[in-house]
Amino acid sequence: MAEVPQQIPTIDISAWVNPASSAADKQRVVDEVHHAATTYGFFQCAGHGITPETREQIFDLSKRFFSLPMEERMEISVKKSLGQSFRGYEPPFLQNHHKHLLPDTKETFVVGAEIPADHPDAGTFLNGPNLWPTSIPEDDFRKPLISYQSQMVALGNTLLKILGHGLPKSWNCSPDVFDSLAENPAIPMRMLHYAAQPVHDEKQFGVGAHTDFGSVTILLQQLGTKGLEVWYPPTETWIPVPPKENTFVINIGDFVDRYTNGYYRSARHRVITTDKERYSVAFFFNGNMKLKAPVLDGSGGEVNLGDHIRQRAIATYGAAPTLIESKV
Ligand SMILES: O=C(O)CCC(=O)C(=O)O
Ligand SMILES: [Fe+2]
Repeated sequence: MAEVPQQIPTIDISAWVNPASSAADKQRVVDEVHHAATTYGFFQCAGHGITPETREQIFDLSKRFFSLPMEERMEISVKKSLGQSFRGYEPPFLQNHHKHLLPDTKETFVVGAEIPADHPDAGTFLNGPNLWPTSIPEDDFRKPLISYQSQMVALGNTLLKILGHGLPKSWNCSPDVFDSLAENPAIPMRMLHYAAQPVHDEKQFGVGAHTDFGSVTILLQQLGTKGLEVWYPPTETWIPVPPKENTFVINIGDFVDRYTNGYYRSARHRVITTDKERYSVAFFFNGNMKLKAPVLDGSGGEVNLGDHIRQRAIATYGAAPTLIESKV
């Protein structure tokens, strides 16, 4: 039996980002990310260039949002978002990953790419205008969140480039193969709040075990909290993924898993409840929803990102009584 890992790797990607780095240093980043993505599907990413002040600011905004009165949050409920755009506030107990579990305790504020209501795609799946709380001035909330979103898009692009360079040479694909996936990407960012659960219920999770639907997820965790765990099949154990100063948790989503025929792993993970409240921000770099492409290892078959994400959303929200059946 393989040894039980105590943690997932931490990888400093600064050598990749820095134009003055040597080819060998860049290759080391590619090799480390390759190892993490093929082994765990997860790693802690340092050297990403996003400042500690920005990270702090995002948590301040999140706390401010989730402290608004419930009526005000419900004024911008996802139910009120245009068509199937899925923007705005989702109250707790809405998403359910397994029939035998209770729905997730998390509450969420979802921000996506800013797509105006008169855009031809507005109202289609994941496309449309964001909903913003009216009581917080735009300069204090919308603007810093959109600035963070653009930093996340840049980091997502960087990660896809590194992953592209790590694909097996025998596949004969360009290291830029993920460029078309990164074009005009769907980028739902979920600000998450988990209320403290002083009484443990084994059927209750912050987020039940699941894999992420899209390409790459960039997760910001609040320091001093715990809850996130990733499944490691060789030892059949859950590895805790605690928050680490100045790092983001990066994980591979289903789409990159399917696109690479399982080479890069989309690993199951979950958030357990604790007696302390917790904030996190998950940025889902889903990718180009119009992408249809042959599987990269040449084994045949085609992937279709839009179809895949739509099906996963129906599967996990469908059990919730309201919202999604009518929307997806
Ligand atoms: O809050 C977290 O740590 C992870 C959340 C998560 O896995 C998700 O929203 O998909
Ligand atoms: Fe997740």
